Amino acid sequence: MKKISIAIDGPAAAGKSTIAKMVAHNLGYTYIDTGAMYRCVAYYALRHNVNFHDEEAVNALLKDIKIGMLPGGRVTLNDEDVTSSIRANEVSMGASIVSSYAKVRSFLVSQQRELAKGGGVILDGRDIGTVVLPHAELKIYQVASIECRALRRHKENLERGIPSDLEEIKKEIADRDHADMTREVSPLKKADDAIELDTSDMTLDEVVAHVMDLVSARVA
Ligand SMILES: Nc1ncnc2c1ncn2[C@@H]1O[C@H](COP(=O)(O)OP(=O)(O)OP(=O)(O)O)[C@@H](O)[C@H]1O
Ligand SMILES: Nc1ccn([C@@H]2O[C@H](COP(=O)(O)O)[C@@H](O)[C@H]2O)c(=O)n1
Repeated sequence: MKKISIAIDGPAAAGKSTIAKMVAHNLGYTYIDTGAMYRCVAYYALRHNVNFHDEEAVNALLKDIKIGMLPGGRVTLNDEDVTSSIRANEVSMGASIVSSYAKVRSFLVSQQRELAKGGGVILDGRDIGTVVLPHAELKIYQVASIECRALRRHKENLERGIPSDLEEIKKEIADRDHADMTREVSPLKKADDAIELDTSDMTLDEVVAHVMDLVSARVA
């Protein structure tokens, strides 16, 4: 069967990575979490006491950063497994800041294109359909209401035993969305040819089934 490239973009906590992983598993495709790559840059800056807001200093770190996207979703930074550490809240906010720097973006976008070459891939992020893979055969812009996204993340935190405050989560998500949508370089927006999918009232299985139908229509 023909192997296509799938781009999933959308705001924070819209369910992009959960759906991308499930669909990739069903199809036997490679899943690439591009947000994890921006998180790696932020995490490296944090570890080296570099202020996220100091663009020159963050850019200067890039030559020392080697990111590994391993099968199964594990992420390495200079050969150290950072899969869990990059999920910390301060890293999320840092990623949102360093992702506005043009040099950081071009450093990561070229790696993402390299990983995606050959097809049979699903990438999720903020600029996949608009910048990274403008010729992807299927583009999805996945959204859900802010209340729904905050509640899902809150539930996820509680299930993982992470202290969680619903109002704080809502604010963090809204702040990140605002920064991602208003930055000058590659802002988050729906690609003209993307299909918007509002998952507010859909279960995970319903979303996966819908995306699988969209894939089937393209590989037939
Ligand atoms: N349709 C859905 N129904 C119920 N829960 C969902 C649905 N979609 C996603 N979730 C849950 O919402 C939470 C956030 O999803 P996920 O981490 O995949 O979002 P994301 O868009 O990748 O977030 P981010 O951009 O912040 O990394 C997860 O706990 C996931 O299981
Ligand atoms: N293609 C992308 C992916 C992510 N970002 C930025 O990274 C932050 C963290 O991403 P998550 O998907 O892991 O939440 C996100 O808030 C964006 O600022 C990006 O710019 N482009």
